[in-house]
Amino acid sequence: MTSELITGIGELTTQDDDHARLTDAAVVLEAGRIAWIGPASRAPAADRRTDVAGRAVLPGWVDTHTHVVFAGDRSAEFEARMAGQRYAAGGIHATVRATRAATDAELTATASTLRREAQAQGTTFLEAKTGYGLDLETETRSARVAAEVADVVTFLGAHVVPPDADRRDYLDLVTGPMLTAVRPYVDFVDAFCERGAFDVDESREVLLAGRAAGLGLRLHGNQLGFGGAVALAVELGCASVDHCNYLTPADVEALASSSTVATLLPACDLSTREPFAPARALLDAGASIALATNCNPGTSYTTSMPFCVATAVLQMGLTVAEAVWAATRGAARAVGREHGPDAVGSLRVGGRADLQVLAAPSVAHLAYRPGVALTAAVWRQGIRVSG
Ligand SMILES: N=CN[C@@H](CCC(=O)O)C(=O)O
Ligand SMILES: [Zn+2]
Repeated sequence: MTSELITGIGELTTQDDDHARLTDAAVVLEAGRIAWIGPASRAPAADRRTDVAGRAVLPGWVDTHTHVVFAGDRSAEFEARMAGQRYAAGGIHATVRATRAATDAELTATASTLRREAQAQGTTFLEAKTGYGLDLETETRSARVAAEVADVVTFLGAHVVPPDADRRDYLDLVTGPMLTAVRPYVDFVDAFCERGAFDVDESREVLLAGRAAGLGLRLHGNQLGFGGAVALAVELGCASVDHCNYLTPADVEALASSSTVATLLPACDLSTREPFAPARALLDAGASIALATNCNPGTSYTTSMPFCVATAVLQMGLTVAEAVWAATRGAARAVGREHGPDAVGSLRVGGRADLQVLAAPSVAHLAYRPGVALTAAVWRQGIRVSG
């Protein structure tokens, strides 16, 4: 088995409990895993040697919220929004029409292109949701495509009620035959708990059906207004509640005293002109947060985790270290992959060799030089996949 020594690391962010940041460090990769971490001067020999000349190295980004299985374009809707129109969940139907009309090959091609685009910017772990099919056939096709392209898949049949469907019948479909059909491909169940989509009781029904089928739980909530989604996510012990733009002090408190991660989506907030989620208040209260792109054609058409990290620092009041944590280890927590043999989002001996080199001496440059392409190289499971 070939081993690779990455040496000359100016700043190594491990996100490991033992040694968070090292200077003048080295890492050895072998068989897709980290075999050794320590000072460059004590590094063992390896078959191959890569000197990164004082650059910063950190775990690959963990993007836990994307909707990359879709067809079509909604740039006109975006432009109208930038001219003052408010975002409403109804735009989803345009993507549903295009997605239903697309072939599996077309859906796979788009999702794979976006995955590669993300990877070139340092993303080594990607979640993808269904939710633009909204009928049994297209949700199943979407789940299959997502499972081919992504590391973890979420069933979002409860995105909105399709226009041609009766509400009760659709919920029965989502919690019954549709759930059964997608089950082989998915890991989590989700619902869009928002005005214009599903209410708290309907969302609870969907999540409980998913739980009974053995799925993990996550929830879209409090994106467009105050409501009961966060309380529901905490009540059910969801791994994550995503968006969280409108939180009451009680919501913040509930998250802080739970294991549910608040996944914040700053690129979406900019694209919908919604207020940013109260990241500072969440952290100060003791809640766990993650950052994700929410890559989708309606509200957040970006695959760039560096953009999300920079925005979180520059506009949401996070320190650089907090934002990088939220996009790596915090994100791993949001998909239940913080610990164990399949853990991601941190660099530790025995763990997955998912890491990136920045064209910069420090992670601070991610926000210090916003908008600049700083990803120099990426390794995923020990294989150099970019740079
Ligand atoms: N909020 C719900 N769903 C997606 C966007 C859906 C769309 O407008 O296409 C989101 O996470 O923002
Ligand atoms: Zn979403």
